[in-house]
Amino acid sequence: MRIQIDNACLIGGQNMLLTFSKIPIQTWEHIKSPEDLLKTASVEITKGINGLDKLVLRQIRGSTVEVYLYGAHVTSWKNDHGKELLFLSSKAIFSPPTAIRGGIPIIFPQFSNLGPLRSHGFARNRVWTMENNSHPLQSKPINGVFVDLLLKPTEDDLNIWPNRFEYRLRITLGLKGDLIMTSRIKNTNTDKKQFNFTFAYHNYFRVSNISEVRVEGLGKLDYLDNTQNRTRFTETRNVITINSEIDRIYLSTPKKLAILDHKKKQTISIQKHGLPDAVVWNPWEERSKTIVDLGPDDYKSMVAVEASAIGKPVILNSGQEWKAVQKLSDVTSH
Ligand SMILES: O=P(O)(O)OC[C@H]1O[C@H](O)[C@H](O)[C@@H](O)[C@@H]1O
Repeated sequence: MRIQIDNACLIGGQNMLLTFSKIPIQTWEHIKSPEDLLKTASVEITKGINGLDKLVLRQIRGSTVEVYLYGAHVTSWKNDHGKELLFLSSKAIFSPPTAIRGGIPIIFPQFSNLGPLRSHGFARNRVWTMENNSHPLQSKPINGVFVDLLLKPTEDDLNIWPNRFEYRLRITLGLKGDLIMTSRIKNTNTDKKQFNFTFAYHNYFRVSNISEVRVEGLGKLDYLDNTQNRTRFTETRNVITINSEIDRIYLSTPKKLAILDHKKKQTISIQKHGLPDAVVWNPWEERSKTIVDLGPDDYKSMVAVEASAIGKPVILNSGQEWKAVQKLSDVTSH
């Protein structure tokens, strides 16, 4: 089914719940030919690999985002030219309860093994629901097409992590192809119990070759080295280049980071709010061999730069809500 609403368009089954944004009138300036009229901003609900529910967001200039309800997992982000900006493993397993290798896993309520849960918590292993009429955000995405997803704990989840929460994730594809992810996590414990958690948007970026990559914004900062029992060091370089295994949690990082790919002549920026830390991870050759869903050469074409809150766990009182935003932009001059 295809529903036309103003000049935003929704495509999908009859009883589905979808949120949508209206495209304000000024976007008509981008319509220069009859073909452009067919390019409407849209959200499509469809089936992905292994029949898993998948959403496709499309913008009028051609950018797209694909999201699996399993994990609220963004698996693809393409710019206006159709170029893929995220890495997805050639061996990714699209079969619950295995998390999808690549794209943007949501790491909640526990980063790595920093707590009693399985590594990286359970949000990436749960099927999220789509939400209609979600709580209004303070600022509406301008010209963006978006979906609102929701995760609440099941009784099984409460057995392993005894805290009630409502996790609302808005995924927005901006007019210029920016990918904006807004997380709002509310403590809904009824017994006034506070909880704490660690969090990451585990962004896997696609790169031409890892040896071409520079990560900017982390120079001279302190980091915890995950390969050395999280010993604290201070980065000596201004710009991070990678030529062996790296697995670090950089602490108190700036609000803006950049990933430069010299060969692709591509720059991706990460702007983040409420996310002080940044993980940089590449398993390199040896460690890759221990990861079943990563191809032997995949490490060459990926770098994970993760906007996160790890160094100081987030503490939420009952009734309180935490908000964290990341905006990914392809700022390459095309
Ligand atoms: O294999 P996963 O559980 O998906 O974790 C993949 C990687 O995620 C993060 O980047 C951690 O810092 C790494 O230590 C971990 O190896």
